[in-house]
Amino acid sequence: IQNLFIWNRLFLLVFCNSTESLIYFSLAVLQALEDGLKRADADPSVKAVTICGENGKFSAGADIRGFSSPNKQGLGLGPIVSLIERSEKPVVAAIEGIALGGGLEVTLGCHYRIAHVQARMGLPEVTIGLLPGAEGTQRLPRLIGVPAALDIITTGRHISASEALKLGLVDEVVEENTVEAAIRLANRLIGQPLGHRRLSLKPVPKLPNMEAFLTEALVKVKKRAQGCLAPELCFQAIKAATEQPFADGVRKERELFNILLTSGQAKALQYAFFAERAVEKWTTPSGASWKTASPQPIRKAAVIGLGTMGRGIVTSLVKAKIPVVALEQDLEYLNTGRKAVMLLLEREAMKMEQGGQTLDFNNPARLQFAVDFDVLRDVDLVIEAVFENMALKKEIFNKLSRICKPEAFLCTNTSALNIDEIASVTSRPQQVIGTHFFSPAHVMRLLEIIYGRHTSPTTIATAMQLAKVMKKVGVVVGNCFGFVGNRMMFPYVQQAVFLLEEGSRPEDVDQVLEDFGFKIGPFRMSDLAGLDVGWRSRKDQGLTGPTLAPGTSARQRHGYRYSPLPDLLCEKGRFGQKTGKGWYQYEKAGGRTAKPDPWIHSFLSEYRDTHQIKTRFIDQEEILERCLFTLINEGFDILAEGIASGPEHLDVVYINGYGWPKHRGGPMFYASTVGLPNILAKLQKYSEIHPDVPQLRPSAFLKKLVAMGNPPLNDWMSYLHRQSNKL
Ligand SMILES: CCCCCC/C=C/CC(=O)SCCNC(=O)CCNC(=O)[C@H](O)C(C)(C)COP(=O)(O)OP(=O)(O)OC[C@H]1O[C@@H](n2cnc3c(N)ncnc32)[C@H](O)[C@@H]1OP(=O)(O)O
Repeated sequence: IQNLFIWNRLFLLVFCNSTESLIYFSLAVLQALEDGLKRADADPSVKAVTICGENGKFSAGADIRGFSSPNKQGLGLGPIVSLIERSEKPVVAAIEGIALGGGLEVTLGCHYRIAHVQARMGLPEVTIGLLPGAEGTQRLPRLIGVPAALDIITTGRHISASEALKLGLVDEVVEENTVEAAIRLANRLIGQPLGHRRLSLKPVPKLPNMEAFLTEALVKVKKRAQGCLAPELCFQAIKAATEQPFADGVRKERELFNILLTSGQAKALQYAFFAERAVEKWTTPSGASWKTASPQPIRKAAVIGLGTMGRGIVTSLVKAKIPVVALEQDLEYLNTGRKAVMLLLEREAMKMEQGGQTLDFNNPARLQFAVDFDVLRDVDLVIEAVFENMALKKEIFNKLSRICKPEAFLCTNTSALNIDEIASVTSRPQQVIGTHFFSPAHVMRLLEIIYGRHTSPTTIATAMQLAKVMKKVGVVVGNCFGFVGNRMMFPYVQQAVFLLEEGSRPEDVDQVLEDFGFKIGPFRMSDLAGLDVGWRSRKDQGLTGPTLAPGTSARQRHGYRYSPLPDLLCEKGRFGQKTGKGWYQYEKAGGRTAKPDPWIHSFLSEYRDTHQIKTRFIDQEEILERCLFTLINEGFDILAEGIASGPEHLDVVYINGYGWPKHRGGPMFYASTVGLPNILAKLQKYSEIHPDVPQLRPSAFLKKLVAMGNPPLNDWMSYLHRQSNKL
């Protein structure tokens, strides 16, 4: 190392209590980087420079928390990257582990880049509502061309070392010690010209049809962004690189960065980043947490039921490399299920191959299909995913309790049923837990993990660990009807239907909520999921169907307002997409393109006539407020009951399972931005107009927070006198 100046120990932050270290920039690191560069430049004995991280990780970029601190950081890195680039001595980046955000931008200032074969790189700023603000939007297109730079910057995706090599982002990929390889290269470069390696001096590679390409790309970026500002501003910065000299492009980048930095969206997305990590550190009201419980190893799992949910769950387990037995009630169902699972796995294998990975699922030791419960004797964990029917689930759990080894965990995939009741038929209620997957289960990231009265901390820890291995976001919640997600969804959907009774059309309501940022509005969602699902549940609850007491008022249940509209549609066989008709009409049964249906419009007006409801115009504000504020109101009740241990839990559930726009941070974060006094005032107003709708009555916890002066979201839980779990 005689003639080389090596920077390590610069980017270091020890996290967790492990020996690993994750490295992100602080002001001190930036200062050290600048000082080191200047010293290297001034010292004639230094002939070349290698920049590396410590402990096998290059850098995770800027400290995200710093972006919301009053002393905003982030703009200081660009000049340092330029300083690196201007160096007369060759500078080589040795990329190990990760080089993300500002970390990757540092490497773009270097004259050469070497990456370890397992390194991952990316510019994920867009995912936290920003753009690469250290000249990255100007250098990357010059290095790898506009299409690839646009893809990497507007999606924020991580790329592997081999992809980076193909794109020309790195010069070499090594399997051995990256720093040593970088030093060897730096040695070879001493005295060689560097001008052609300075990206700021290079032109952006031309495309024959740049203008047309950019026009088309912008349409795609906007469509994918669904109201999120950062991808479009990333695009604008890259476009500037194609139109302006480097220095002007940098000025434009800075201007756009500042717009994003001060936008509410960046705050929301950064909140969501930390919220997701906060829910990993679960706790229960009785004090159980990772500190008090260790997950048990799952060497073999089983899934019972190969319907839509079961198929996705099997696929997720196979992808997580957990050997799995898939069980069905008879050979006919088993064969149908097997075909469907194999198809899903083939598609997943193809996707993985594109990323250079393989998926082994044709091995019976990895995936086995059976109809006999006896094969479950040696499994460590079972996930039951049969029909949502309490009697059936209890029958299965009773059988499992007798057949499975005593230490096996028993999970039920349910969206609303009582975990305690299911556990009550087993001899091991401490090992029974709810695992609510979301459809399609091999795609959706959310896993609601529901502990019952007797569920042990070890069982919770094991389910959380399983979520992690399956690359899902596990959120631990308490047991109540609908848990967190569906419980908050009920009043939202209920309001949407009430709005139809009063004068809206399904497409009006959906449009308002889609403009807000939801992927699909409540009626499109209901058509997709199938209206019959809710109908069955309402029949089971005695709200409709043959068990309904004769003489029950059509629009009231238990003294409160009820809308029979969804039941009436089901009675007419309108189950949504599957029957080609629901709240919308479709091109055919199973069709996906929703078209407003004149039949529904006249059906609604006849309904209003029958029930003497005067049709009125309902504006967008009322649609939004009634749907969202009742959902949020339920969230406050959930927090007050101790069903979830913080507002982040509710937000993570909604972002990952219900299509809530991430750039609005989740319902509870959104509530904090609207202001709790505003939400309270609106709920009070609507509740006075609709006194027969209890969901509009403001939650006591919301009222309390307003009375306490509308404290910030982080402090909400400290205002709560903990109550025990509702059930
Ligand atoms: C002085 C100013 C310089 C300005 C430079 C110019 C501007 C540059 C823009 C940026 O660089 S923005 C940041 C871009 N980087 C990212 O977005 C990376 C975010 N992190 C990740 O994607 C992941 O954490 C990871 C790096 C891939 C590691 O994943 P892993 O699953 O291994 O660990 P996690 O549980 O996610 O994280 C562990 C721990 O570390 C915290 N953390 C991670 N990255 C950052 C970060 N960039 N800033 C602050 N904190 C970070 C994370 O919150 C976890 O903390 P916990 O307390 O243990 O939960």
